[in-house]
Amino acid sequence: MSASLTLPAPAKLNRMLHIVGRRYDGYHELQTLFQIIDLNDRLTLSLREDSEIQLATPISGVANEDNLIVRAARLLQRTSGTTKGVTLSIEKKLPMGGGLGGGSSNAATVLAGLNQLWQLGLSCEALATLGLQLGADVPVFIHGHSAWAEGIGEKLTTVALDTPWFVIIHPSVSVSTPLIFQDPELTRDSRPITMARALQGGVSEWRNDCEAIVKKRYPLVAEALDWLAQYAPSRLTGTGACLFATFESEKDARTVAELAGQCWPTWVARGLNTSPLQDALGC
Ligand SMILES: C[C@@](CO)(OP(=O)(O)O)[C@H](O)COP(=O)(O)OP(=O)(O)OC[C@H]1O[C@@H](n2ccc(N)nc2=O)[C@H](O)[C@@H]1O
Ligand SMILES: Nc1ncnc2c1ncn2[C@@H]1O[C@H](COP(=O)(O)OP(=O)(O)O)[C@@H](O)[C@H]1O
Repeated sequence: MSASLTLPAPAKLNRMLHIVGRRYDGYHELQTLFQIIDLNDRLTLSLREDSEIQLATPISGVANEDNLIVRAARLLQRTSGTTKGVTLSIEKKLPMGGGLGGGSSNAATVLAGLNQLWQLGLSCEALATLGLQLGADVPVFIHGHSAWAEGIGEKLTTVALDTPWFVIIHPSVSVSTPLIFQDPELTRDSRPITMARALQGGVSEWRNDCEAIVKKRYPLVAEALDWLAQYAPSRLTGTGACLFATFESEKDARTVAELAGQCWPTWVARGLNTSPLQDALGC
């Protein structure tokens, strides 16, 4: 086996997101459709002779000890009892704290990649359960498919979604996930729906229960969303700040992206139903 692995860590969008309750520990019960998209960070994991865990490419603004890449590796080393080590490096493209799940995806790629590199033989369920300790979005990236998610995002059912083109923009503000979930005005009593009902809804009916609060607290998000919605159905992903508009054709997406790019960091991405991490490693 090769002593080094280079693997993608893709982003996700929440095509719809309902908040249906709040748990005793303060976490919120969600119903959401996660879609993996073809926008990736890339991680390289190289086996070491010693048992150190080293991050060769620190991320500006995130202390190495807090970095989900390092935390995932440490968690797996501790729970598996392995004496093997790793040097990790990342080519970071995904904006941080944007609702694209980049940090969680990095953690999932490290868990799945090290499971192989360290020859641990853990099941995907075991990796997803471990990952949940690092973030509510980690299990879907281990799962590796577009999914209907319930609970806090860990009860996953694979679904096949349409695979449109998205224009994704990042209004230049940072939205705090805990702050949005603490807001007294947040809708947290949406009526639970079935997965079949959610899938029937489609772009015209899908909504994100966090959107109203995020727009109210962050006027720059409201302004960017109003602008984007002129061109195509548009909404917030997760707790933001990223927004996405849905297009059937790549050409239309690129035309709008060119305009958006004059005001905000902008990406064009295609919806996927299987993650490139899943393609690379299987589950
Ligand atoms: C809401 C979602 C939807 O995808 O949005 P984004 O963070 O991607 O925007 C995620 O589930 C977020 O997942 P993640 O970012 O991993 O959240 P965590 O680190 O686990 O939690 C950050 C904080 O958000 C709150 N939180 C998070 C998830 C949840 N279901 N209920 C909550 O109340 C908690 O206060 C928690 O302390
Ligand atoms: N490897 C990492 N990549 C991105 N963010 C990280 C990482 N490690 C820790 N973080 C922290 O996690 C927070 C959430 O990151 P991210 O998952 O990218 O966003 P979101 O949860 O909004 O989709 C960031 O603001 C950052 O402080």
